[in-house]
Amino acid sequence: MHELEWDSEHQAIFNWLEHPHPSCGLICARAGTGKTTTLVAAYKKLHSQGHSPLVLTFSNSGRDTFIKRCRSHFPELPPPQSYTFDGYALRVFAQHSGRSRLRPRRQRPDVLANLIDLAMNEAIGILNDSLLEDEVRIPSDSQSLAMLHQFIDDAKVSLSFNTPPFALWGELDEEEDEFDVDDALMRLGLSRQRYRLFKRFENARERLEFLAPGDAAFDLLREPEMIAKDLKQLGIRWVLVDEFHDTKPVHEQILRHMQAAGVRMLMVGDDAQDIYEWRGLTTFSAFKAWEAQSTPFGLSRSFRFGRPLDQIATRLIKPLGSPIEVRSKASHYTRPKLRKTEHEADASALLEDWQATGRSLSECAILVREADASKPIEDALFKAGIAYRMEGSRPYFLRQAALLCQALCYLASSTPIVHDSSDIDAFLALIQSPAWEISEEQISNFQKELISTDHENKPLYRLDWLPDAYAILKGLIPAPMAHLAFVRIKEEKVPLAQRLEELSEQLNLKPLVALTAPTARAAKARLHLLKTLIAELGNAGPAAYCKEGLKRRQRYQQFNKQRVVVSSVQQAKGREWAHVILPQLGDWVLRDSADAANERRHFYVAITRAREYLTLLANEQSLAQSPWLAEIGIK
Ligand SMILES: Nc1ncnc2c1ncn2[C@@H]1O[C@H](COP(=O)(O)OP(=O)(O)OP(=O)(O)O)[C@@H](O)[C@H]1O
Repeated sequence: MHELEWDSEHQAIFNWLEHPHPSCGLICARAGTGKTTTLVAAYKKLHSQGHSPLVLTFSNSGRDTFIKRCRSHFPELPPPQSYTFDGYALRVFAQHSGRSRLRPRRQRPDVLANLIDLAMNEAIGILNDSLLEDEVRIPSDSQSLAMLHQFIDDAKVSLSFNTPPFALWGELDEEEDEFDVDDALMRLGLSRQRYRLFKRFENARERLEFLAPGDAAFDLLREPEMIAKDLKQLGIRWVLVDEFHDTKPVHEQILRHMQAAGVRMLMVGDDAQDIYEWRGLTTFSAFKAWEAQSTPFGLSRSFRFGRPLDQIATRLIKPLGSPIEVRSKASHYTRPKLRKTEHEADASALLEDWQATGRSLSECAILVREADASKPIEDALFKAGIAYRMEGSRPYFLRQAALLCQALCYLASSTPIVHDSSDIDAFLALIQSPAWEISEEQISNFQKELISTDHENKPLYRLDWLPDAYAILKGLIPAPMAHLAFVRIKEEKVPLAQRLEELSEQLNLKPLVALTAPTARAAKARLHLLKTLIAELGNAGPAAYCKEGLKRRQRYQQFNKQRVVVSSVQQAKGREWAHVILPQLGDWVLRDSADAANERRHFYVAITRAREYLTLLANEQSLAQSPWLAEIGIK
């Protein structure tokens, strides 16, 4: 680990720690300027003064980064008490009420219903306020809420999948596509007002999904006295907050309660890195909420990357309106290189060159805009035999869409193909399709039969029981199975690709895949993945497809430690690599649109992860769609 340098900006912060007036310090600074590192140093200083600060972050990866930095820079320090806001809330409940308040949403949706209703009520309030006088207001009783949840689900499914242009609703621009919208609305029997409601509620729902991992924090706010009790009991006088730009209203309220309990705070963030804004019905800036009552600090130069990347980043975020520039302190250059190539998903040649210079693959990362769009990149790496590691998500062949295709293989082949535990996951993924209408209890019974645990609590997969499970499934749902029988009888006559297409419609797989996606954009990427995999299965046939899948799974497990990271930009926040590669440039849409600011922030986060090299891979088409590259100075 390199030596840390402290200059006058750092000294000002360290001095303030000794005499904190006002009692809240706020550092707003750009990427790589050492925000996390400074917070770690603050932790050390406070520790040496006899304090035991509480460290709060928004994400698990943020918490892990803080702990790792502490360990590497100051190995003599005891590990910090570091939590995400939710983790903290859960700990408080466990500590003070002897009960763990919440389980993850997927397992216990019933427990969270009231919290979701609370958030939905808030969304309804905002929506009602924005309606015109003659538009119908929505009451907030429980029956209306239940209806609204249902309405959103139905509308999302029908609008998203049945009728164009809603198949593209994530990109739909109402003004431009007015004709198409009217046409589609008429065919769906929906009024324009209902469409607008749908769009607004969809936003509300995305916000709820966003709150889902924030449910525990939400719950804590209903018993805020526990916060003061906890801080007092632990003797906490200082709270350090990393990733402050991601602080959402629910977290901010927790901080307010901490402040009211007399705690001092130091918070660090970069307002240009707020890439979760799209999830909010209203934009919320934690910086704005706190700036009036905080001592402001700055860190003006990035240690991470050199020129001209800092200038490019400044040009990129300029339209966002924040006056802080990105400036570099590093003595090396970090010059973005644009590589024109036909196969813009294929980074293998670059990585081979990198290894040929004696450097390790683990110093490189390939960042994608959406985790679900990683298939072409993974395919290219596999083909070239380059070891990689997905970070923050599973490789595509273990994601839900691929598991569903695995189950389709089983259904579409005359002899059952069962290879490994992922076939059980595939079965479990399939039976959750709305088409089967299997109760939670039946699903859990299947699960218990298929996965038990040994004496050390490790999972035991009953592969031998899987054919029986499919047989029971057939008995449970006669109607779709009649279709399956039909599919098998007609096996010779109807091409496999067509049968699979029918089967996936019959089993309602598209809504299943899309409804679990956190955003419209992710839903589209997931549907595209499902479609691609079904086409591959249709071309290869079940036996070859399964064999290929098994090979990939085995290879992935065998890859050694020296691996290039493949990650979504969201998961890469707070991280850095010597060489960052951005393939598939067409996925980064910075043209003027409703989402332009959000897209700029995503691209800013991505390019500022690079220490020494940044390479963009693009083909002719992507370049034609990316006139903004010239605007920011990447050639
Ligand atoms: N005071 C310092 N002296 C030397 N190197 C530093 C110092 N502060 C940070 N660095 C180095 O600069 C890089 C970026 O630091 P850090 O991750 O703390 O920045 P950050 O502002 O939190 O970045 P981001 O906003 O992108 O997450 C790291 O490699 C870190 O070791």
